[in-house]
Amino acid sequence: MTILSPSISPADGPAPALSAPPQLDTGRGTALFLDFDGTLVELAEHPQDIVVAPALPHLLTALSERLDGRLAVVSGRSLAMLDDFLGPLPIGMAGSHGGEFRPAGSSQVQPLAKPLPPAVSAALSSFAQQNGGLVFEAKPFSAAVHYRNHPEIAEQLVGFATTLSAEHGLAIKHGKMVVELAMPGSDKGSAVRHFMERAPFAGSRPLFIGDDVTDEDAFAAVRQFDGGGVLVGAMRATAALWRLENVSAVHRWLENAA
Ligand SMILES: O=P(O)(O)OC[C@H]1O[C@H](O[C@H]2O[C@H](CO)[C@@H](O)[C@H](O)[C@H]2O)[C@H](O)[C@@H](O)[C@@H]1O
Repeated sequence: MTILSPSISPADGPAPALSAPPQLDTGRGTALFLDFDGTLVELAEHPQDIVVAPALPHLLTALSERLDGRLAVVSGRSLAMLDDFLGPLPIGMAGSHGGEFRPAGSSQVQPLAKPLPPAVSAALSSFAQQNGGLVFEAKPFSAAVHYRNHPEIAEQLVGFATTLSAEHGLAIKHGKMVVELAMPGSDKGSAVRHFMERAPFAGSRPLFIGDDVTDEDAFAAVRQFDGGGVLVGAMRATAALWRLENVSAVHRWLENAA
C-alpha cells in the first residue's frame, strides 16, 4: 500500500477536501493507531454509556495479528476504562492522552507523564459538583470535566480550567464537550512516537485514525514517520491526509483489512 497519496505530500499542509484512505495493506510494514471515542465507538451522552460493537474486540485482535503486532489504541481514556470496555486485549495501548503506555502482551502499565497535583483534581471535581452536576472524570494522569449535559456552562468551565492550568503550569486539552487538565509533555503525538521508537513498530509507516482535535498531535506525529492521519467525521482544518465519514465507515475499512 502507498501510505501517502501521490498527489499530497506532508509539506503541502491541510488539503481542502480529503478522500478515503486506500485499503490497508497488512503485509508491507504498515502500523495502525486507533483513537477510541468517536472513532471505534459512537459518542454517547455520558462517558459510561458508550456501546462497544460485539465484534470490535475480535476485529482489533485479528488486525493486530495481521500487522504482526503493529496496532495500538491511543486514547484520552484511562487504560483501566479501555480494558473495561474492550476486555484485556493482546494489543498495544496508550491511555490518558499519552500519560499511560502498555505494549502488546504486557499487563504492566508504564507511566509516561507525571500525575496531576491532587489539588487540581479536587478543584475540578468541586467545580463540576457546584455547577449543575457536570460529569467529573478522574484518570491516572489527567482529569476531565464533561459539559455535554450542561453546554451553557462551557464558557465558565473553560475560564476556570484555563486559570487553574496557568496557576499550576498544566496542559489544557479541549475535546468534544470536555475540558481536561494534565501535566505538560505528553499527548497523543508523544504516545505515537513512543510506540514508533520500539519493536514491532520501528521502521514501519504509521496511520492514525481519529476524530478529535486532540488527535491532531498524532496526525502530525505520523507524518514524521512518512505516514498519514485519517480524520473521522466532518471536514475541518487538519493535518490528516484522508477522511472517513463516521464510525461505521471506520469499521467497514477495518473489516476490509482483517
Ligand atoms: O481519545 P478518545 O478515545 O477519543 O477519548 C476522548 C475522550 O473520550 C471520552 O469523552 C468523549 O466521549 C464520551 C462518550 O461518548 C462523551 O460523553 C464525551 O462528551 C466525549 O468528550 C472520555 O470520557 C474522555 O476521558 C476522553 O478523553
